[in-house]
Amino acid sequence: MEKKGKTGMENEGVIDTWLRKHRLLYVGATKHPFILSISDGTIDISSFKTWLGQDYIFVRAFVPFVASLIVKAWKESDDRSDMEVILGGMAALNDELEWFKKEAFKWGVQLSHPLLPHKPNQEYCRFLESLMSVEANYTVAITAFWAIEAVYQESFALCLGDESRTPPELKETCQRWGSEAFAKYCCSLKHIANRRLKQASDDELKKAEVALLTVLEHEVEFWNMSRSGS
Ligand SMILES: Cc1ncc(CO)c(N)n1
Repeated sequence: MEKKGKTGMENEGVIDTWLRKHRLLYVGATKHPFILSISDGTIDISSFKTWLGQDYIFVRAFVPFVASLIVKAWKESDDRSDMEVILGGMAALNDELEWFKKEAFKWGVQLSHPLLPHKPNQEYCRFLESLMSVEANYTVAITAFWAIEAVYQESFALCLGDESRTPPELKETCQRWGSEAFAKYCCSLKHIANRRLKQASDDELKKAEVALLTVLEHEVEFWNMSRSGS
């Protein structure tokens, strides 16, 4: 048994502290009406198709972001396993891009020309780019990375719960991010982020918290965009 003090929170990581502090925004990103409409079966398929096309664009921008994290982990990390965890994520993205193409074909969504990113997507991709620069801090970037993956994990896991009425044709999508395997991967990322945050300077901590909030805001906007189709 771990020794715990009066509050029982002495072993809590920085991330959980932040999630408690920003609970409303976190819930807004992980239980968004778009996701709730999948899990209660009322989703409008045109919203799903908008999401699919836009997320394909996002994931293409996510690849160089993850590549930049591999470089940062290789250069800066005090733990060799960081790079292996991130590399595993990168390998999954390779499959994911193929999955998007297959899924888009199934739904009749055109992924090539003239598919353009909507404004919230453009802004999210621009934020990713700011974290890709050589000057961007590893701790800040890995915190953002965890948040990006965790929002999808928590959101889609909700659509697989016993109470959910997710349409059968959307189950495979929910399984991609809602699976146990993806949850475990997110847990590994959270571990890395918490370990770095424990040793971070005040300035890094401040920047990482802002990055976490920025991800949550972009995720809410991304779901809004998918729902409204613009
Ligand atoms: C917008 C968005 N956030 C997170 C993920 C998770 O990879 C994704 N595919 N798209």
